[in-house]
Amino acid sequence: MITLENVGYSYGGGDLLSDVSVKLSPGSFHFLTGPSGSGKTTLLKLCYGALLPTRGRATLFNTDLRALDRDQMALMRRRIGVVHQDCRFLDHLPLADNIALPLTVSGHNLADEAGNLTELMQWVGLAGRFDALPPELSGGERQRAALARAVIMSPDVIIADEPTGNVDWEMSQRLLHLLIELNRMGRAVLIATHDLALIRAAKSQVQARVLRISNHKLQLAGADL
Ligand SMILES: Nc1ncnc2c1ncn2[C@@H]1O[C@H](COP(=O)(O)OP(=O)(O)OP(=O)(O)O)[C@@H](O)[C@H]1O
Repeated sequence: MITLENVGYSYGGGDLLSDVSVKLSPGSFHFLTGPSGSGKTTLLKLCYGALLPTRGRATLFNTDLRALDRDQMALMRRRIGVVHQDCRFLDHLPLADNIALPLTVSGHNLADEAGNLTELMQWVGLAGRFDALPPELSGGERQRAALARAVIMSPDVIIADEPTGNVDWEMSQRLLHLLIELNRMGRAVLIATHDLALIRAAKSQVQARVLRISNHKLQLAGADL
């Protein structure tokens, strides 16, 4: 569904990423790890089309990223749910409206989607928080709300940047469980994380490949992880 072939990326200085190849197939589960500043967020952005490769080829759903115009790109992006590192909510909007924002933006009638929204908020354990404003939420609630918003359009691929940052172990296990559930429904999942304990916990539950950025290159991590 998403393929990077021999991709390189530079923000203008030297190469941040070089000769990166990766393929996210339906039902696949990948972790992406590497030191701070090694380019994990950048690689995720290349995967969801927020950045164009400096070299090489990025293909989303069989279409070369460079061949897409803005409208086509917007359609492709609906098939990818992204959980951003900083969650990014609109602070003046109640939580349910924040989670439903991708539906609103794409022209859905919210009244028709009320059942789905309720179900989704129950699934992430936020059923009682419909009217809460984002600044009132705990770190774990924010992370779960960000996940709910990422999946509300039923995307084929879920890309999450440090989805368990700033939460305790129990909450990170809960978030991991939700991501594994989505994967078992056939979604491709790609998670960037520093948390090696999380990766180990996941590997006992799901067949996950662990990719590591090291010296600008992407490598398959050893079985020791
Ligand atoms: N828009 C930008 N313009 C210029 N440099 C950038 C930009 N975004 C990121 N960088 C630089 O690229 C490098 C990699 O950043 P990136 O966020 O991809 O790393 P990361 O591995 O996700 O880091 P972390 O684990 O700390 O979140 C960093 O040195 C960062 O300062």
